[in-house]
Amino acid sequence: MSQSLHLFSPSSSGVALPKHSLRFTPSVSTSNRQFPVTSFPRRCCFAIRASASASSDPKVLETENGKPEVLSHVTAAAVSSDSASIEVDAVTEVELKENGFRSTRRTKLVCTIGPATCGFKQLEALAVGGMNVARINMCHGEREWHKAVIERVRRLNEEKGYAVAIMMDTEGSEIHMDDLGGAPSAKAEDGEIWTFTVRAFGSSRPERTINVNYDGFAEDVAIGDELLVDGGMVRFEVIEKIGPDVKCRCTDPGLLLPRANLTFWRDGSLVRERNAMLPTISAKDWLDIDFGIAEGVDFIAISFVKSAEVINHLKSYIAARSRDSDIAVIAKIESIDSLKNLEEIIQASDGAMVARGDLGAQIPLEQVPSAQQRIVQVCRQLNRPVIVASQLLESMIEYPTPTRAEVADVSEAVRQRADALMLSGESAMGQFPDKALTVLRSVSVRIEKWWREEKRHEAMELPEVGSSFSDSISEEICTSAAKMANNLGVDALFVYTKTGHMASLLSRCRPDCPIFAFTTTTSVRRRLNLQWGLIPFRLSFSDDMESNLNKTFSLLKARGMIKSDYQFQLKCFGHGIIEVQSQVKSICYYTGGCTSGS
Ligand SMILES: Nc1ncnc2c1ncn2[C@@H]1O[C@H](COP(=O)(O)OP(=O)(O)OP(=O)(O)O)[C@@H](O)[C@H]1O
Ligand SMILES: CC(=O)C(=O)O
Ligand SMILES: [K+]
Ligand SMILES: [Mg+2]
Repeated sequence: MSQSLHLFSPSSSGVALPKHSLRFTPSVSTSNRQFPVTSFPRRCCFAIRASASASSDPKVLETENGKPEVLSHVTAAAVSSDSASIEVDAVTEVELKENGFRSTRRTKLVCTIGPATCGFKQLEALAVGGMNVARINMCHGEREWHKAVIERVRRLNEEKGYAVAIMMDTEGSEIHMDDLGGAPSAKAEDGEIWTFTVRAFGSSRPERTINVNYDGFAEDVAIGDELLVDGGMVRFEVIEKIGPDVKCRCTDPGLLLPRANLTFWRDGSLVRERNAMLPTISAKDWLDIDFGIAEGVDFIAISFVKSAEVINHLKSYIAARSRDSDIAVIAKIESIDSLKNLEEIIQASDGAMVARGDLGAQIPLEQVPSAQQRIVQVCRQLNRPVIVASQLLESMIEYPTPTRAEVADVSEAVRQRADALMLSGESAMGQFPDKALTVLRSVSVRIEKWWREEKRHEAMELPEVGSSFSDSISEEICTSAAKMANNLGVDALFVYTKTGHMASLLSRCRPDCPIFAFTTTTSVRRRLNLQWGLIPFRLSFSDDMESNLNKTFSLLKARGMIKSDYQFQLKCFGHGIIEVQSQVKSICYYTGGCTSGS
């Protein structure tokens, strides 16, 4: 006999309960199928599931506010899905077979692709090494080059069974130097006088002259200002202005790299003159965004975001351009304004990046760690994935081992439980991209394990993120699922999710065990690759949760990813029912997708 815990929605009891109260009614049943599903309001139970039929009509769903919502990607998946198969990352599959559930890495890894890693074999090596997302930076290279990289990643996914997502990063309206006429770098020596100018030169550029991309440069700077290249890698002092030419003396010598970022400081603060009015998304960025939409990238990261408005604008642009695309917009937090408007920017975005490179050029360096901590925390609270980026392993651009300080920095980001870590120059143009990735991977796994063993989990307040009662139920179910999974020491959580929302709510709880996220579309599967602890699978599933579960288990067993003696103990069905089978020796916990299309 099994014991059931039935969780009723207030409306089924006929008694008006306060918004947050849920009624638990212990009951005894002999069958798993005893669900009072019909007593739930439609939107609260199995409202919507991906249809397995090959219909080409978009599914129109009824949502909370009664407005129809078209989920055409549901149909797209149904058309392409093979109902008998399950798709999982080739690396994960091997890892699960060899080491079991618990060993899987929870922190996701993003690699910037550049000349050192753009070939098929090099990309494959990164995928084998654990790259979850490939980032292309539109600051560098031609669109044709980026297109070729995207095609190679796609081919890799198709031919070798990976689900590497693609993130396109916009250039943004930053002030930067030119490409040094194709030279890999230029050396500025102490005391040398260099000219920064907007004047165009043909092939005959005078010595020690650098072009700047911002027309108002000479007007904005003042004599005595400090000019920082790449946030202080090289420093100059402005000594003279002659028309468009700004003459500067080098005060901190170093290597100037092509398109290096420029900021100028006065009396210890960043100068924000007319350049503060530059649009976040430049004319070139819009063309790059069109390119990204046409190529079907998974994420678009927006540089130098200042407000939520620009994110909303971009999201409606993407929606209008490609009705069924689900490109996620990542806000890069790398300016003073983005810190000021942090909460609303993150609320408007689908994720955020702590872009420490430029951030460290805009605020004093000693403020960057606390800014990072705050951004990671706000993202977790608002349920948005967050990437910690820049200089994690900077020395590995040149050396095969990291510094101890770099390992400590990576550890701290993992300990903060950021969703993802990112390599920049280390993978784009460094000498040891694979080794750098290995360091990220091994440090992540080690710190995650240590933190679990130490039971050091912070009790972070997770405020409600949804606005409807239905959303609240989803959140409560995921929070309880994670808590039960921890308390019972289960090996995995299973979640069936169409848009990825339920999976994200589970990920947000940062449970001890990995989360197997089953989703119907390959695009959602790729997108889930950015979120902490999720192991995304593509699987076509139906309205019948019990049969989905049986099917999943037999497919996973057949692939050797779970041992045949594993059984599931706890089941959480649909929106309202948690069923606990006390007699079954067990391993897994499962939570079903709940709200419409989530
Ligand atoms: N597509 C590319 N082609 C050539 N070099 C590249 C490319 N992408 C990156 N790089 C090199 O790798 C370095 C680091 O890359 P990354 O994209 O992280 O730059 P970043 O300056 O940190 O980012 P951002 O410009 O967004 O602030 C760049 O400075 C550049 O030298
Ligand atoms: C990644 C990036 O844009 C930065 O760190 O500035
Ligand atoms: K960029
Ligand atoms: Mg930047």
